[in-house]
Amino acid sequence: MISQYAQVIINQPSIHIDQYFDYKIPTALLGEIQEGQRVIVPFGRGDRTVDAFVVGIKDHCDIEDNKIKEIIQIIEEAPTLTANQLKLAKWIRDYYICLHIEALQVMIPGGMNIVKKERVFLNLARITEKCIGKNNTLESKVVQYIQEQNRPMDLDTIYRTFPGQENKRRIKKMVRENYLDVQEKFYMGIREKEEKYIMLSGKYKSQEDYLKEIKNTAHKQREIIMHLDHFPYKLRDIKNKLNISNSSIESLLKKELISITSKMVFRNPYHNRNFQNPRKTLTGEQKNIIEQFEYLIKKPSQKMLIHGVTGSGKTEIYLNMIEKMLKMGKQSILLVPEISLTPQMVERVIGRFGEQVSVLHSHLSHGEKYDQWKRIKAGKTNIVVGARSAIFAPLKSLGLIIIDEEHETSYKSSNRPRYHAKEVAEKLCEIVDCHLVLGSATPSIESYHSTENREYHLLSLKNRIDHIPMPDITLVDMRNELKEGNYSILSKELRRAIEQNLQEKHQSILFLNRRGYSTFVSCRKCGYVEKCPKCDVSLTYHQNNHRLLCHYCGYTKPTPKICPCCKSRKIRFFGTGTQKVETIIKKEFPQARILRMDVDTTRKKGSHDQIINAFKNQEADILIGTQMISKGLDFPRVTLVGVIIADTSLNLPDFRAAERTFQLTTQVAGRAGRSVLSGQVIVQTYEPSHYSLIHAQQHDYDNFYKEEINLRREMQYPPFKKLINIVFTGEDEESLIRKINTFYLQLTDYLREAGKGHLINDIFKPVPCSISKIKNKYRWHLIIKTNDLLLFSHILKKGYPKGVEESNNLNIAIDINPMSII
Ligand SMILES: Nc1ncnc2c1ncn2[C@@H]1O[C@H](COP(=O)(O)OP(=O)(O)OP(=O)(O)O)[C@@H](O)[C@H]1O
Ligand SMILES: [Zn+2]
Ligand SMILES: [Zn+2]
Repeated sequence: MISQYAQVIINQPSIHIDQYFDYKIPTALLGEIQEGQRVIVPFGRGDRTVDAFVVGIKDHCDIEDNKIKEIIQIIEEAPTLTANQLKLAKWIRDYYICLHIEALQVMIPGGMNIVKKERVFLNLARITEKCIGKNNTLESKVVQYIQEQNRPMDLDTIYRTFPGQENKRRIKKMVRENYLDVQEKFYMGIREKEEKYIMLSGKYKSQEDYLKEIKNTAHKQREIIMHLDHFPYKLRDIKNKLNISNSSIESLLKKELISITSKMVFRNPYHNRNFQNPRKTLTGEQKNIIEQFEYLIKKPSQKMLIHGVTGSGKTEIYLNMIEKMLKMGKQSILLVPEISLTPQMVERVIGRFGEQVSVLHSHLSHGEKYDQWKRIKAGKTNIVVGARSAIFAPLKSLGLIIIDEEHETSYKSSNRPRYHAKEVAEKLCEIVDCHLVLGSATPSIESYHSTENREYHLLSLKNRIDHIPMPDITLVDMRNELKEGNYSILSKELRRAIEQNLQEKHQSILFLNRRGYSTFVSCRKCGYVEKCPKCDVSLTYHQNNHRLLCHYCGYTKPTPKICPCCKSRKIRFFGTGTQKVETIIKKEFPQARILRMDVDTTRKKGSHDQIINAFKNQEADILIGTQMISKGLDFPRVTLVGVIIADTSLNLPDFRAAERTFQLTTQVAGRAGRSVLSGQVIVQTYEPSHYSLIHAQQHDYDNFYKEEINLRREMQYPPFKKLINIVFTGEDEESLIRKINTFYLQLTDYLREAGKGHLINDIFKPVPCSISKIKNKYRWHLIIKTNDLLLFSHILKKGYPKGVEESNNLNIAIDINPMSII
């Protein structure tokens, strides 16, 4: 028997309709409706219609047959989402606590949304002069207007033509009383791009025979025929060239002298680019990893972590793995951080695999993204390279997911659903039985920990290609500079190195981490930073009451005026921007050609690539930038990397501060000396004895990890316990505080009543976020640190606590496994 009912999720992001709705499949559509398809259904009051995703098909349903509504129409024949994607969406919904529709929408490119248009027609049978009234009423004007237009009109256009609330009310009344008929039309926000082609129809062999059918006076038609043959030409070109009208074309079509065909055009952002990347002979270490890979993938769903120092040739390994997959008839996804999607990575992949590659990232237009997606869906692509959301690429026989620079925070989405591409990839591997490879020179503590408990296989590359030595890293103690009377942001050492590099015509990179900027307080003489005694994170300075606050647990104390450690008065906030660094460098080295790369200089589309290319072509001597320049770049002539101040990341009020500092320092240092020209790195800091800097200086990930994992264990931070960060944002701080406190109390009450009182200690009391106000909106949060993530997400998922709901003036963001808590 053919199933008669469909379960759908309505495409409207509202908590009130976040559930399955059953619809009857009309006889005409029996056997046609499939899971993953998008359909139009009647929904809510009146004759309103909306689009929805079919997520299930079933044989019976509890609603009585005379009460159940029917599906109206199918939007696309082929299901938009696959069965596996539907499974994945359910998991995302439950794990990250979001609406089901949000979990479905995240899997398709933006712009594929369904748009509803309401077409208006005159109901001539009903419109008589009498009922429309005198000539000058609004009603008669509307009728006249529609008659004059002589084409289908959108309801919105009519509202716009007759603006004002009162007019709108009266037009609506005309619809209600059937003077106007409204037909709804649904279509996708993105259109396919078509190109029309024109050629002789094939009716005759020679042009003369065609011309015999055209009158001598029809000059234009004759001209067209004379320009055509039996090969297709772009209609657009012919039209422009001969300056012809549609009517000539139509006459020729009527006489069957020409034929017009259209072809879908693939909007390809990389067309006309000729990349080359010949295969390299693998080094011993690379070969070794490929052999292990080949052995491991004989077993189902394997997970691997490649820990390879900077410049060790990880990309070449990825390309080899992808090639192995192709030989097995399997497809691959290669995820890279958004920012490394500069030509370098794309060039290497397309250069090796050409047409088989699709690229997905946020700089593509909606149309380009959609075309890529369609190509993937149609099975024309075997490799997808992309940023975070490319994990949802609809490949049919996915065999391998690779995540490059897996430690990068950009793999975590900051909008709902707040998913992490690595966690989604792990789940996907389970669902479709494919393999997962993570790669990094500085693996996240969590990922490395999973190699210790054997969840992941560890594959290592200990040397750079050609055994090029790792660059020398010098830590410069800025406290000494101060003692010697140097108040500049450049130490003597860094200044000297830049100068020398300029003379030798080598390139330099100056790096400045701007995150967490100016929120911590430190002593410039001794480097002392105030930390929370209970949480071991830096205290944050709050301007409104001049106090220091731990935004994990709420511990607070007044801001000291003199350093508690060395009694100096030089205790102050921190802060230098890239622009300021640029000004200073320009002044000190007027002869240097400087490029700056930060959010300000990369706003325009393509500017990122432009700066990178200019630097690559040696059009500049010094590149100044933020984390954007810290990774992935491979410039042979860069021999000096300077870190202006390492402490900004060291003192982030976040338990991952040390990890971030180690990663950033290692990654930026990794940009230096990648060729035979050897490299030097100078890191300026007030805390040169910090373990993250010492280990980075010694290129010693293993010992950094050992020290860090012990701290995590001691403080019970991830991976030992999981975190949930719940952020309340709103303009009215008082009501915000009231609501988050209610939330907290209800949560603890619930646990007590459920007999889980011992878990109450897992919830920290609400406190202001370390960035306590953004764009006039106050931010408070509540952190849960627990072994029982599932229980908590279950409680939160149930919409508990009750009565604390999002509204216009209150936003509640629940972040499972947050990447940063500021
Ligand atoms: N087998 C090989 N033979 C010769 N050159 C190679 C080989 N493998 C890689 N290379 C080259 O070595 C350089 C460094 O490789 P790659 O950029 O892949 O390093 P990486 O490990 O990804 O470094 P990072 O983590 O710093 O991005 C590149 O220029 C690459 O073309
Ligand atoms: Zn001090
Ligand atoms: Zn604390």
